[in-house]
Amino acid sequence: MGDFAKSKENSATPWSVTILRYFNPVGAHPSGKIGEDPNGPPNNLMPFVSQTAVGRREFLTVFGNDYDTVDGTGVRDYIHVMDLAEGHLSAIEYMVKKGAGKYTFNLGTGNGNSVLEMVTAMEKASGKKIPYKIGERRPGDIATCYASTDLAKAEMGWEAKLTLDDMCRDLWCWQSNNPNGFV
Ligand SMILES: O=c1ccn([C@@H]2O[C@H](COP(=O)(O)OP(=O)(O)O[C@H]3O[C@H](CO)[C@@H](O)[C@H](O)[C@H]3O)[C@@H](O)[C@H]2O)c(=O)[nH]1
Repeated sequence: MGDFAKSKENSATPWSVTILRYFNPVGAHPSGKIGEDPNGPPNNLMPFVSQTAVGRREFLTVFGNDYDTVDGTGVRDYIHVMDLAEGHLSAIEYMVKKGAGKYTFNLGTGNGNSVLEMVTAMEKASGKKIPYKIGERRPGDIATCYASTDLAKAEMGWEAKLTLDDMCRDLWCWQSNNPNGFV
């Protein structure tokens, strides 16, 4: 994508290109009809958590609890997919307004939550106990990652509006209505 942006920067026709940096998208369409259904065991945290809540997985393995974070587990910036979708619309409007150029924005909330905070939030939304075991760190993981959202707010007037509770409520609505995914 970066190469594509560069190639367009040098093209004779003026292009508007925006690179959107996704942080950790979570949730589903509020209808409960469109959600995330990974092939095989999910690599990402929240699909694994929701599949554990619905009884499809026995337990979650938490990849390390000895990081320098609030509770030792990894911290990420989880953003509702509906906010992420709004971010795309804002970027299109921004490009129309600004014209040709190359722009880059972070699509995150600016807040971080730990793995155990996410488990607790999903237990609250689902009313289910989510069993977990502490495992080894996952190679390549860092302790903490969250967005700086200042530029997206200042330039595009976009910011995430939905909360962690909203993400977990909509994720659970999708997962409980579709315990085996799109089958
Ligand atoms: O079964 C799991 C899955 C994840 N985690 C932890 O949950 C957090 C979030 O993990 P994940 O949902 O995988 O997001 P990221 O760690 O942000 O990784 C994403 O972002 C990385 C960098 O862009 C990509 O390389 C990965 O493929 C992509 O999943 C991290 O602390 C993980 O260690 C667990 O404890 N157990």
